[in-house]
Amino acid sequence: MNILLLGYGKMGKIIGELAESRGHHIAAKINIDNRQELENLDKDSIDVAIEFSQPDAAFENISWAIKKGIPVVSGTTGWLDRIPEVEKLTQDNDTAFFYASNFSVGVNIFFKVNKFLAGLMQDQKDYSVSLEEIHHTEKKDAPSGTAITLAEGIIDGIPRVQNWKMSDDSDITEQSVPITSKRIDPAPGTHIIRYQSEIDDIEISHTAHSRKGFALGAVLVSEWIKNKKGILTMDDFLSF
Ligand SMILES: NC(=O)C1=CN([C@@H]2O[C@H](COP(=O)(O)OP(=O)(O)OC[C@H]3O[C@@H](n4cnc5c(N)ncnc54)[C@H](O)[C@@H]3O)[C@@H](O)[C@H]2O)C=CC1
Ligand SMILES: O=C(O)C1=N[C@H](C(=O)O)C[C@H](O)C1
Repeated sequence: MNILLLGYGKMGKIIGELAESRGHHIAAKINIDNRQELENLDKDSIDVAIEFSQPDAAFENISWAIKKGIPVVSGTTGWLDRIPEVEKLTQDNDTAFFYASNFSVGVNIFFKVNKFLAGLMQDQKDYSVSLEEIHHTEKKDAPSGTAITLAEGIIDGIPRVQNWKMSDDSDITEQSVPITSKRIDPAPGTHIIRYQSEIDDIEISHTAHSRKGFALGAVLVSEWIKNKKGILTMDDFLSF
């Protein structure tokens, strides 16, 4: 496949190496300082764009590719208020858009475990629930996209929990899941969910040891998305 990398930072580089090792060709590696290369690209030869840039650049990158009819696999976090616009563009241009806050298989199993545990805890009113995420200090957004997906799983599963807030937010209430974001190098991504009561605590966690799981997931999804149309997620890709 011919792959366009939109964003060539920590993730773009690992994705590029992995894609080449699987026999793919990288058509261009686009960063903030070489966006003019997009003008010279043969768009018809690109099978998929993989977009890992930064919150304030994601929408522009994604909409550029979708308007050219190029399927997009995006992992950038911190820009999702604009996803309805991307979904409309995807339909209007008859192409495909795939978003995941986390591409690793392990985290997607963890998402399911989180929902299952939330279901078990729905009537256990003596437990409070909280979330902690730990990432490297270069991360631009907080909380992480993964933490937001986890919080949404808890909100779906426990009726008394209605929203999420940063743990230091003055608007936090008993109906909120508090999220604590810590920035410690070189943490690639750790997420912890805690249910605490006077009697005992229950804790589940996922710790990424490197970025390889995120990158492999993005490449596998890119291979899978060829010839597909519409808005796609990890639930479409994974069989569990
Ligand atoms: N969904 C997932 O599984 C994962 C998501 N992420 C997310 O992916 C994003 C990228 O992460 P990293 O590679 O670690 O960040 P990074 O900071 O190492 O790289 C971001 C790159 O985007 C480039 N960029 C900035 N503006 C641009 C523009 N207008 N056009 C094209 N490129 C532009 C920068 O030059 C930089 O090289 C972040 O939002 C992060 O949260 C990271 C890991 C896994
Ligand atoms: O910025 C990162 O590094 C990561 N971002 C994603 C997120 O915000 O959840 C996924 C992963 O945790 C690494």
